[in-house]
Formats: sequence, structure tokens, C-alpha cells
Amino acid sequence: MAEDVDVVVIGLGPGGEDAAGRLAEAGLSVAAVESRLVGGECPYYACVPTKMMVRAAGLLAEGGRVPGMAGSATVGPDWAPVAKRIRVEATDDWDDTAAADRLTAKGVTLVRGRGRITAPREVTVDGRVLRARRGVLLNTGTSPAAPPIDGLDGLPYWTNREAVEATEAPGSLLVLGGGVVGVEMAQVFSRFGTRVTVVEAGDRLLANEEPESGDLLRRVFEREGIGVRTGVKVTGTSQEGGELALHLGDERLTADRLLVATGRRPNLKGLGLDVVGLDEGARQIPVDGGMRAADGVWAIGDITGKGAFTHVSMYQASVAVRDILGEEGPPASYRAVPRVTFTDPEIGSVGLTEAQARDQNLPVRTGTAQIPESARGWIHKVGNDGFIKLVANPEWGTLVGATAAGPSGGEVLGALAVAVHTEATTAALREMIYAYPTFHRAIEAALADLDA
Ligand SMILES: Cc1cc2nc3c(=O)[nH]c(=O)nc-3n(C[C@H](O)[C@H](O)[C@H](O)COP(=O)(O)OP(=O)(O)OC[C@H]3O[C@@H](n4cnc5c(N)ncnc54)[C@H](O)[C@@H]3O)c2cc1C
Ligand SMILES: NC(=O)c1ccc[n+]([C@@H]2O[C@H](COP(=O)([O-])OP(=O)(O)OC[C@H]3O[C@@H](n4cnc5c(N)ncnc54)[C@H](O)[C@@H]3O)[C@@H](O)[C@H]2O)c1
Repeated sequence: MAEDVDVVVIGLGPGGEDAAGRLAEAGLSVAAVESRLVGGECPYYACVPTKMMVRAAGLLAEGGRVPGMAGSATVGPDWAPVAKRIRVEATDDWDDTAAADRLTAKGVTLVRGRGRITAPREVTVDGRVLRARRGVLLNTGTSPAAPPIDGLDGLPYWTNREAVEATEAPGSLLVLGGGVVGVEMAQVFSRFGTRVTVVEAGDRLLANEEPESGDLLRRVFEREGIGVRTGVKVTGTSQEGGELALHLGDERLTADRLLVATGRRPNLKGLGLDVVGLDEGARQIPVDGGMRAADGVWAIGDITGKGAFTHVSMYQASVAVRDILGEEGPPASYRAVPRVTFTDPEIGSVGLTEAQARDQNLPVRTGTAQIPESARGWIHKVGNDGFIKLVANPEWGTLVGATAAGPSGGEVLGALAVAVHTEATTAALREMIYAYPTFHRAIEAALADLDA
């Protein structure tokens, strides 16, 4: 017999988990369906454990910067405490009991298994039928995607999941894909003594960011001994003995491990989307400003294609909850989506890149300041690589995008995210007093360059 509830949430990524809890706390009856781990990719295989890896790698790098600046230091990498911290503190050995208990304590009915829409406002999980009076909220996220390269399917390659579960740093690592996952992982493992080469098909690292960001990262990587191969085509793969190989025509790159970080595919197959007029083969589910995808269907998170970040998933959750509860509020806006690549230097950015602004036919003016030339950057000295780049629309007199690359670039970004979000005028930003000597004071120099 079917069970009647108000809302069924399929997939409990960060947004789905949050929305299910909030809807239950608002008094609705909520069934939440999860096939793997409550909380999704972020706490178990993505943001949280990888940032623990980044933190540990950063400590090693800072220790290595002591000579010539503050005396002597000997640092030796050991992956064991990183692996232990991920297993014990971050993921509870990839056990979601605590998260599941938190959710059910809010009044949510947790249903373990794979959910499928079987009729409008109806979801079936292993034969259990759930009817949703108000509707269904989709938050099924993404899975790692591998390109169709000869032989790759048969190789024991890592994705982000195996990399996070690693109990030791490999001797050598090939990273296929120089996007966010690839560059974060490459630098982490390199700092733990792994010989790393990044292999990227596009002509630069971090293709979605300003070209200056990819160029900066390449310079830093090469200085740190990380191999960077861009604009290359992998024609095949092979395994000989313990070694994995990528073929670039006649050339062979070999390593103990291969990390495939070539992007993600949305978890839409088998969801029964055709029942509600949506396309399971699509790259994303189109949503309106209230996160509505179809009658009685809301979608949030990576599957909406509005930015594959935990903060976007959480933001959309709050918009969807409001819409489901029939509360007033502004439609979702993506003008000022912030993003941070947690390399050293950190690459923080918000809004449009220069190229994206030009593609939208906006009038564009840019201003740049180099961190090493700022007072704080000069004082900081070793490890001071970075820049601020502003993308302004001179007609509106506002910033439409910005990048803060450098030490704590993701934190400096906060000021720029406020500026883009609130549409602060560049005139007002110029009148601001910027504390001396901070990294964010370089924003003032970039504003001056905007005028030049
Ligand atoms: C290595 C890595 C590092 C990252 N670091 C960051 C970072 O630092 N900051 C940041 O903001 N973002 C980061 N991200 C992105 C971030 O992980 C995602 O944007 C975030 O998890 C939000 O995803 P989501 O809400 O769409 O759902 P997901 O987290 O993908 O979760 C979806 C859930 O739905 C479940 N599911 C799927 N289909 C079904 C079904 N039919 N029935 C039941 N359950 C189903 C899945 O099992 C999963 O638990 C990182 C990603 C990766 C890969
Ligand atoms: N710090 C963060 O917030 C953070 C960290 C990691 C991931 N994420 C999210 O996860 C998403 C996925 O990250 P990702 O790095 O897997 O994907 P991505 O799309 O950012 O990068 C994938 C890269 O792989 C390259 N590639 C694709 N096919 C290739 C091939 N055959 N050979 C060589 N290179 C190839 C692409 O050109 C691209 O540069 C990101 O877009 C981001 O939204 C966020």
C-alpha cells in the first residue's frame, strides 16, 4: 500500500539533507530517499576530506618556507595522520549513522535505497511506494565521469573517491584533467612526496577561470616540480606490471596511480524523469527561480547546472523550501556565485570572468593588481604569488566579476563577493578605506588600474 507524505526528497546531498530537515521542522511530513550516504559527496568524498588534505599539505609547504625566513625546519611528509583524520573525524569510516540520526530526529522518514519517479507525485523505492501531496524534490548530484579513451575502462584508476580513501601517498601519480579536482589533488599529493603530472586536454589549467589563474597555477606547479601537460590528446592507456600508462601518441606517461578528474555526470539515469516530462539524457535539469522543474517537481544542487558547489546546493535548498512552503521571497539569482579552488595560491572568484562578460556583449573594463607588488605581498615574501582581477561594466559602474588569487585568496574574495552581490558602485569601492597592510588592500590598486 502506498504511503502518503507531503514531500519526497530523492537524493540527500548537502541541499537535499538540509531541505528535508527544514520542511519537516516546518511541520510537513517528509520522506527522504538516499541510496548511499546521507549528506552526499561533500562530507564523505569531496569538500571536507579534500580540504583536510589541503590543510595538511599546506602545513608541509609552510614548514618548507621557514629556511631563509625564520630559521631552520625539517618537515617530512606522512600520509597516515591525514588518512586517519579523514577516516575518523570527517567520515566516521564512511558511516552516515550520525547524519541519518540528525535527520530522523527532525522528524524526517529516511528511506534507504534508489528512488524512482513512477507517476506524477509518486516515488518508488525497492517496491515501497511513496505518494507526495505537494511534490518531489530532486537532489541526486553527480558521479565521476571518465572520457571514452581506449583501455581506460579496464584500468584500476582512481576517482576523487579512491583518492580520498587512500591510505598512503603513491610514489607517482598521473592526474587526467586539470580542472578543480585535478589541481587540488595534484598539489596535495605532490606535497606529500608523490611525483605528479597533470594531463589536460584544454590549453590551460582551470579552464572555467580567468586565463591568468591557470597561468599562475602552472608557474607555481612547475616551480614545485609538478609536471603540467596542456593541450594534449590521450590516445590510449595501458597497464604493465604495477604501472599505469597514458599514451599521448607515441609518447608514454607512466605512474603507480592514475586519477581521472575529467568532470562529472549528473545522476539522472533511471530516475523516471520522463514520467514528469523531463529528459534523463540531459546534462542538467532546467529550473525556474523557485527551483521548480515541472509540476510538483523541484530540483536543486549540481543537477541544475548552476554551479557544482555545496554553497549553491544549500542556497537552492533554502529557495526550494520557501517555494514548497508557499512563502514569498526573491527568485534564485546566480549573479554572484563565489567559487574557490583550494590550491596554494588559492584561486577565489565570483560572478563573470572577462571572457564571460564579453560573451554576454557587456561593455567591459578590467583592472589588475599583483599581490607580490602590494605591501602585504612584499612583506609575506615566499609564497606570495597572486593577483586581483576586477571585471567591471563601465556603463553600470559596477563589478560584474572578480578574481582574488593568492594567500587566503578565498577569504579576500569575500569582499569582492559582497561588491558583486550588492552591485556596489566602483565609485563607492574607491572611497572605501582598505586596512594596511592586508592582502585585500590590493583591491584598491586593482580599482586604480581599472581607471588607467
Ligand atoms: C573532489 C571534490 C571536491 C569538492 N570540493 C568542494 C569544495 O571545496 N567546496 C564546494 O562548495 N564544493 C566542492 N565540491 C562540489 C560538491 O561536492 C558538490 O557540489 C556538493 O556535494 C553538492 O552536490 P549535490 O547537492 O548536487 O549532491 P551530492 O553531494 O552529489 O549528493 C547527491 C546524493 O544523491 C544520492 N542519489 C543519487 N541518485 C539517487 C536516487 N535515485 N535515489 C536515492 N539517492 C540518490 C547520492 O547517493 C548522493 O548521496 C567538490 C567536489 C569534488 C568531486
Ligand atoms: N573547491 C571547490 O569548490 C571544488 C573542488 C573540486 C570540485 N568542485 C566542483 O566539482 C566539479 C567537477 O570538477 P572536475 O575537476 O572533475 O571537473 P572540471 O570540469 O572542473 O574539470 C575537468 C577537466 O578535465 C579536462 N578533460 C576532460 N576530458 C579530458 C581528457 N580526455 N583528457 C584530458 N583532460 C580532459 C577538461 O578539459 C577539464 O579541464 C567542478 O566543476 C566544481 O564545480 C569544486
